[in-house]
Amino acid sequence: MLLQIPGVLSADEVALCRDRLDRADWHDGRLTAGHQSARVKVNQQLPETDPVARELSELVLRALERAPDFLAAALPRHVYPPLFNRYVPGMSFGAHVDNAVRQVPGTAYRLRTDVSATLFLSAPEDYDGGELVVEDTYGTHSVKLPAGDMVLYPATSLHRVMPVTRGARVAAFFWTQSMVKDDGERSLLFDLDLGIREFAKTAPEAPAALRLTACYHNLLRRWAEL
Ligand SMILES: O=C(O)CCC(=O)C(=O)O
Ligand SMILES: [Fe+2]
Repeated sequence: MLLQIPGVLSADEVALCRDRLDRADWHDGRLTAGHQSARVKVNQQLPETDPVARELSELVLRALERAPDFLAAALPRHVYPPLFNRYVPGMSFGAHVDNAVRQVPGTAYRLRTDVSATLFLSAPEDYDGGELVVEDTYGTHSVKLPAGDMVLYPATSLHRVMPVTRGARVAAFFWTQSMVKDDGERSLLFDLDLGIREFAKTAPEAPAALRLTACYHNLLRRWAEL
């Protein structure tokens, strides 16, 4: 499932992030790349230990906690502390697949990457190129969103970032280990959840609403790993 979630960060939060990031100490993104992706990765990143990265990572984590569509779609068990990247003219990230397992920095904890996310921090009119292109079983999707909006996509998918030819594309990106590792099962639960929410608006007292809610929880009980 590829899902766009608008307004994860408010305009004020985006402005605060940009204020810090525009003055930050950017490093070569290859430092954190895996073997295959290092060959196609040409961007900049903030080191995980950078105080700006730590502050903004916390800000994004707090925002995710109050983003109902993120919680419903990703069914998060663990969220990797968000990282920050930047592409200026001449930079791009060729087709790659994200590492399946990542160690959370500064801990012994390893997280399985089920859901990948990009949270856009540049307005689309401020740069050319820089589309995130995701391939899934339904074809190729090109994503470029307003600042503050986020896209979720299966970490199993091949994806790339098109070359930036003007301006700067700044974003936060991270991975989530989901309670439900299978993308098909997770999508089904999200669809059912949306349907129940729609139903509850029009007929909250209907016995069918209760029955569908029970189905949701019983499927989640079947599939969730904690
Ligand atoms: O910049 C993006 O939107 C995606 C970055 C990415 O795919 C990665 O770092 O693995
Ligand atoms: Fe990636």
